[in-house]
Amino acid sequence: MIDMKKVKKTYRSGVQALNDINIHIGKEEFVYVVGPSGAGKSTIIKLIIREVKPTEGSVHINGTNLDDLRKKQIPYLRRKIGVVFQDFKLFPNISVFENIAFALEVIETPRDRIKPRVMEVLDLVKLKDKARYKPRELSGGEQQRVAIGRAVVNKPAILIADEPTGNLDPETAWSIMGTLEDINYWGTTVVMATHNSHIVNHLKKRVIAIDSGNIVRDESRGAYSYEA
Ligand SMILES: Nc1ncnc2c1ncn2[C@@H]1O[C@H](COP(=O)(O)OP(=O)(O)OP(=O)(O)O)[C@@H](O)[C@H]1O
Repeated sequence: MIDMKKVKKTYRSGVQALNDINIHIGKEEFVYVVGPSGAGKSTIIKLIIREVKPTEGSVHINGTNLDDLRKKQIPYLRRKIGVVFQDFKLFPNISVFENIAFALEVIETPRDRIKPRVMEVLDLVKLKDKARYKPRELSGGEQQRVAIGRAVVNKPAILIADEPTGNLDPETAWSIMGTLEDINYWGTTVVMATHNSHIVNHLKKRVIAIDSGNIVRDESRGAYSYEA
């Protein structure tokens, strides 16, 4: 599903963000990527969505070497990968329903299929009763659930979440984790970069720990740090 082999990434500034990264993530796994600020977590995510290319080594998604993709093929890759960010990135002036429907409209889903699928997703993210609300009328946790809904509406094989609970209070963060677990349960691979040690230590999953651009741990039911 996701394969990184001998990946090095040096940015143009000369910063070596990743040194020698080897990762295999299988279908339907749920993986936390943890590590201190600047360790290289976001760079790993950017490599998976082909926002950046490795300086050395290869990144394969479902057997496709991302280095071989032409620019115009990148949107097709991105359809297989939903992405959720810490700051939600919703369109402020349109409703919850429209925010989610938008992801289907851009890939030219037939009109009659959009409404039923959006309703299904609103049910999954528990926002059926807020379909007509604008993002500013929602709590942070609800806004994050809209962002997750938008990321999964076209049934991507992979969901990438970069610090999805970063702006949320602990209780709301747990409800977001419930939603991500449901999505994983229905067959989507989830990769989540996080600083939330409480969640990582209590909701046990595979943990890939990065430090200074190297993998320092990869454990199937790991903790946030050795001391935890
Ligand atoms: N576009 C860029 N140009 C130059 N250097 C960059 C760029 N993006 C990241 N870096 C550098 O690469 C290193 C790894 O950054 P990255 O964003 O991957 O870390 P991170 O683990 O996600 O950090 P955080 O937890 O703070 O988000 C850092 O030293 C950072 O300054």
